[in-house]
Amino acid sequence: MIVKAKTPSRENLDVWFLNTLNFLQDIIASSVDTITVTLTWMLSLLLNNPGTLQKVQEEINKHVGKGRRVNDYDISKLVYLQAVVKETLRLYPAARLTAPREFSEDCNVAGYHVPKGTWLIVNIWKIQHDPEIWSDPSEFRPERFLSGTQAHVDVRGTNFELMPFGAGRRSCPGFSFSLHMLHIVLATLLQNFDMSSPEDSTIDMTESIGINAKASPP
Ligand code: HEM
Repeated sequence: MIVKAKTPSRENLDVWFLNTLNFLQDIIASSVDTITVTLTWMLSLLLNNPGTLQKVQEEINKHVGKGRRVNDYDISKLVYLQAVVKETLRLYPAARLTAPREFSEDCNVAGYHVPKGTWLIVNIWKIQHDPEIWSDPSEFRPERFLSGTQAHVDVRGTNFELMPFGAGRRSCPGFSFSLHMLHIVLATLLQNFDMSSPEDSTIDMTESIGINAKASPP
């Protein structure tokens, strides 16, 4: 559709077409995999933690009920569900690393001299599993976001201990859409379905190797 609507002059077609194609490819690659991967981890975590699953369903029942479909306005009341989304993004950030950055000038970071031209890649996964920041970092504990010192920690790039979407000017432009989708899809699924794994077996949470944190194929 975009190609038809804005066809440029013949001499610019190649560059223009390739740019458009690459842009669309970027958007599709960065959006489809990330949200589906996160939803898969979230459902797997809940199936392996039936107590938590039940608590989220009870919260939806209490604030929304069964008489109508859960909607965007309900999400602010579903604080436990929000904590489940945060904890999933902490344990399984869909992108484990940020994109590379190059220092444009000499800098001093926490006492370390960083010369101009140095490349920096932030290891999001590592920070979000750091035992000096998170108690029992490998445990799925949404409650950590409900009370105590980490209750205020947010995923939007203002708290550097939790930044599944990166931080700063080049952080993920899809974060708002992603958070919206993760909350509403999870709430809708849990409002309408009772879920369990086949024969109540434990889901294998082994992670695959790569930039995107996917589950290892069975
Ligand atoms: C759970 C969902 C998602 C997660 C966890 C996620 C995470 C990230 C992270 C960590 C980065 C690198 C940020 C940095 O380098 O500081 C990024 C970049 C990006 N994301 Fe997402 N993302 C998600 C969904 C999406 C969606 C839905 C879209 C598009 C609709 C999208 C589009 C992009 C683009 C275009 C970039 C590159 C930005 C740039 O380099 O300026 N992402 N994302």
